[in-house]
Amino acid sequence: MNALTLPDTASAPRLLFTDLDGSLLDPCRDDWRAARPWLARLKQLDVPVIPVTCRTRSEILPLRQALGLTHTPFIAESGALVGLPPAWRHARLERPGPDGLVVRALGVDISFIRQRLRVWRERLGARFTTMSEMPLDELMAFTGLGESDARLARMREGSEPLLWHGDDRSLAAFREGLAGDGLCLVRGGRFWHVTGTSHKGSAVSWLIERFAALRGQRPLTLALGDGPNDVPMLEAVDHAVVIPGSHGLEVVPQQQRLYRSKANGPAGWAEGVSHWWGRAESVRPAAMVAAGAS
Ligand SMILES: O=C(O)[C@@H](COP(=O)(O)O)O[C@H]1O[C@H](CO)[C@@H](O)[C@H](O)[C@H]1O
Repeated sequence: MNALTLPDTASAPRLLFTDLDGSLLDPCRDDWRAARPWLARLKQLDVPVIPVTCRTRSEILPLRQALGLTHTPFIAESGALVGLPPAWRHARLERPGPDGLVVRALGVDISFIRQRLRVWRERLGARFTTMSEMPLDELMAFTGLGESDARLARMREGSEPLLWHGDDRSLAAFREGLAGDGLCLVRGGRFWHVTGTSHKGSAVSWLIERFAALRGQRPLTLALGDGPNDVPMLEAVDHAVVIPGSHGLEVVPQQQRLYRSKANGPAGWAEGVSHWWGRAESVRPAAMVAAGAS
């Protein structure tokens, strides 16, 4: 739940957390033209724009290059993974891998999720198709992804998207079974996602704590999303924006400082950032010194 009192809005450093599909990105394709002026402004002001998505690490890496967000963290697979650039690391504790990246797993391993899915399919006769079981051409047709992007989407590490074919009652039994394993079932724009107990909200809170620990100052935070799985993220921040989705699902966060944009996709994203941070001259830089604290 968001704090009742805000950090000093005039002097606090700021962090922006954003869902991708249907929020910063157009719901049908990777297009963010309407958000570009704000992205450029936030970059100029050193305000980190942090993607928070169901997409995989493999999907995000090229996208954050294209978005110009290589110096900011990212949250992948519904909160299962957090990617940390140098300034966000504890220098002595977190050594980067060969690709220069530190990726912390906050959730559970994909092999455990897949093993439990096999068990529940057998025990309950649960009727679902996981993304990894979908033939590539079907996945491409269903999502609109090209072949190479569809392959990147299947490189799961800590969450499994699936299509549910059963009724609501069997879905409830399936959810209950997963909960007994310490797993969650959350609704994305197109898929259901099976994850560990880490979700978009807990991963956002983890990053806010990390920022405060390294900087010694609590940031002022804004999050934007369009789906039910964004709710915990929208509740974990100081200001939130719900962007209307094309999925028709309810998105009702317990958040006092909530704005619902009229436009959808990146235009709604820009509208939401303007609503809360429109007086851009008041936005304080949140730049972190490289190499982090030890
Ligand atoms: O469930 C979904 O609709 C999407 C997007 O979810 P979010 O907007 O990040 O909550 O996530 C899945 O499907 C995408 C393709 O449409 C894949 O790129 C993602 O890897 C997958 O998690």
